[in-house]
This record gives sequence, C-alpha cells and structure tokens, in this order.
Amino acid sequence: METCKSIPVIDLQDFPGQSSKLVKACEDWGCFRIINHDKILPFSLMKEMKAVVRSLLDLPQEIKQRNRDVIAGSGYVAPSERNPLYEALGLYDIASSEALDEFCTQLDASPHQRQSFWTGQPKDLGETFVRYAQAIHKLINDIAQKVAEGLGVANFSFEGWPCQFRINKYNFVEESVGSYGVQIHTDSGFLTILQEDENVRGLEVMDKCGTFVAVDPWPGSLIVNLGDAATLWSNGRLHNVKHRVLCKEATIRVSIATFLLGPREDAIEPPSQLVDSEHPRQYKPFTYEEYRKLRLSTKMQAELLAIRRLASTVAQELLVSAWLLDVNKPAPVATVSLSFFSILVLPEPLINSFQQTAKALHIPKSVHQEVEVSSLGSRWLSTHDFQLYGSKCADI
Ligand SMILES: O=C(O)CCC(=O)C(=O)O
Ligand SMILES: [Fe+2]
Repeated sequence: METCKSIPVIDLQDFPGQSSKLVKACEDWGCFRIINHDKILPFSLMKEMKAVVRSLLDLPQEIKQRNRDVIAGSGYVAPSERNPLYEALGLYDIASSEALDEFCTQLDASPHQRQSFWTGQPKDLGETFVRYAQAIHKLINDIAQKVAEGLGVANFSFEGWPCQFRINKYNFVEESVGSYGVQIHTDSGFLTILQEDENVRGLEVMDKCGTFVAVDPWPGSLIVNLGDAATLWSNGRLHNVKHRVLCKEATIRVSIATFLLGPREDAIEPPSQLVDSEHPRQYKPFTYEEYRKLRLSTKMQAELLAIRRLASTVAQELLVSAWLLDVNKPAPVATVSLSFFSILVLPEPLINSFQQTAKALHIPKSVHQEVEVSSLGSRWLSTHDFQLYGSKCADI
C-alpha cells in the first residue's frame, strides 16, 4: 500500500556491507535515512546544536539581518509576503574557520545580551557550532565518498567542495495547516544532510512514481537527499529527489540542512568510470556557480537540467545564455529578454524552435536569423551577440 512506503535506511556502521543498498537508494529514491553515524556525529552534539540554533532563531530581527549573503541566497531569509511562515539563517563554507567566526560575530550581541541569548553560557554558541560543523563536514564527505565508491569511482575526493548550512524555522499556525512550509524543489548541490525537527512532521519526498512519501521524525537519525549536482556528476545515475515541507500542525518546526554543493571552480563532470559507449555523456559541463545563478534567476530546476542535456536545441542554448547574462545585465536588455524569455519559458519550458517564438512575438526575421546564425557552431552566445540581439529587440 502506498501509505506504507518509506525511504531506505542505511546503517553507516555496516560498510562495505551496505554499499549496494546505498547505491540502489541513490538511484531509486535519491534519498535515504542514515543511522549509526554517532562515531562521527553523536546524538548529544545534534541535540546541543539544535538548542543553539533555536536560540539563534529567537534573536531579534535586527540581529538576524546581520547574517548577510556571501553567495546569492546564503544568508538570512526573513519571513516574506510570499512565505510568511518561513525564515532561515545561513552560513556559506562551514569548513572555513573565518566564515564560522564571522557568522558568530555577526549574530553576536553585547556580552550582557549574549549571556541571556546563549542559555547563560557565553561561549556555547561558537564552540558547539564549530564542533558540529567539523563533524557534519566529515560525515557529508564520508557519505559522498561511499556513494562514489559504490558507483565504482574509487579515490574520488569531495574535500575541496564547499559546504553550506541553512537553518530553517517554520512558524506554523492553525490557519497554515495543510499549506506549504517549503514548496516542491530539488536541492542544487551534490548531497544534503538534514537534521530534522525531532518532533514535528512535515518533510515529504517524491518517489519515482510521483507519489509523496512522508519522512517522519526519528530522533538520532539523519536524512540524506541527493541534488542536481549529483545527477550531473553521475551522468544521470543518481536521482535528484523532489521534496517539500507541509504544515501539519500549528507549532514551530526547526531543521538544519547541510549542503555539499559542487566543485569550487572546476566544471561538474562525470568521472571517466561513469562514461562509456553504453552510457554516453548526457550533460554539458558547467560550473556549480553558473548552475546556481541560473537556478536563482530562472526559478527552474528539473527543467534546467533537461536543457543542459547535450541534445538541447539552439533555442534552448539561447535561453540559457540569455539568463546567464540576465544576472547583471543593464536595464533595456534585461527588460526585453525578461519579457521575451518568460513568454518563451512559462507556457512550455522546452520550446522546439526559436524562430517560431520569434515569429509569434513579431520579431523581424532579420533579427532572429542573425541570432541563430551567430549561435551556430559555438555553444554559448557571446555577451556581444546577445546585447546586439537585445538592442535590436528593444528597437522593435
Ligand atoms: O526543513 C526541511 O525538512 C527541509 C528543508 C529543505 O528542503 C531545504 O532546506 O532545502
Ligand atoms: Fe531541500
């Protein structure tokens, strides 16, 4: 029966015994629960960290606002009109002691205030944070390596890949029962470890048949999700799981997400063991940063991976180029491209032909022919090409 389904459970103490079970969980679900990880991250430290982050989230708004973005979306997210129930604190690069220091300093109040905020023990915040960050960083690398080994990729190191914390707080109220705490999404990175709320339900993952399966609290265990970078890195073998958070009851829910993102500068590419004549390369290489920017500016996720497939059309290439440029583009080009490409994308994300849309929008033939010609033979349109195109559109 569907309702009896639950995600696989992986015992971290039983390796290499559980290696094939781990790979199957990653391919079939893109999600699993881990138990017996206490040699690296003990339950006592998980509880301590939860108490610390709850006190951080209770800080006044003006202090939380100091937790600024280091990369787009990495800092404090205040409750918004669109999502009034949700707020989050964030820390980019948990392996960096400077970043940890900065995070603690940003959220620090005066020594007097500090005492009351940090459960009366002034140094608890920093200490617990650092110990948790070190432990979870080790754990996330260990799991990623086990996944790689299970796929036959020995000695692959994820050490230099940056990790990010996001501390989520859901202020659920009676009226919100049944609505979203977080909308359906995939994570953009390689792998996420979730320390869930120990009492409050809400997380659901989508199985491959499209059915949502509840992931209920199991104190002491952790949830692992695979993200888009895992699908790209594995040449399509690892499943990037869709998930969401629903409000089930009127109460506060707190979770800690640790994301292993992607390589710092190198493109995300499958190791040679995962590419052969039976498994030809599926995606174009590109950097994690490029991908993250695209996701933020396009608000696309699964569709975005589809348009990064090698089989994508010139029109799709153009779309991606336009969005990449969109990130810091001057106004006239931005306006034109935004209106143009949102028409292109929203009704039917994977359009077949650039010309058809251009015609539908009454863009003169000379313009779209020129765009198409300039994109042929090169994977990316240059900024110049696009700006030329943008300015011509603006003249129409
Ligand atoms: O709060 C949760 O259980 C999930 C949060 C999540 O999916 C995320 O932060 O990406
Ligand atoms: Fe997520």
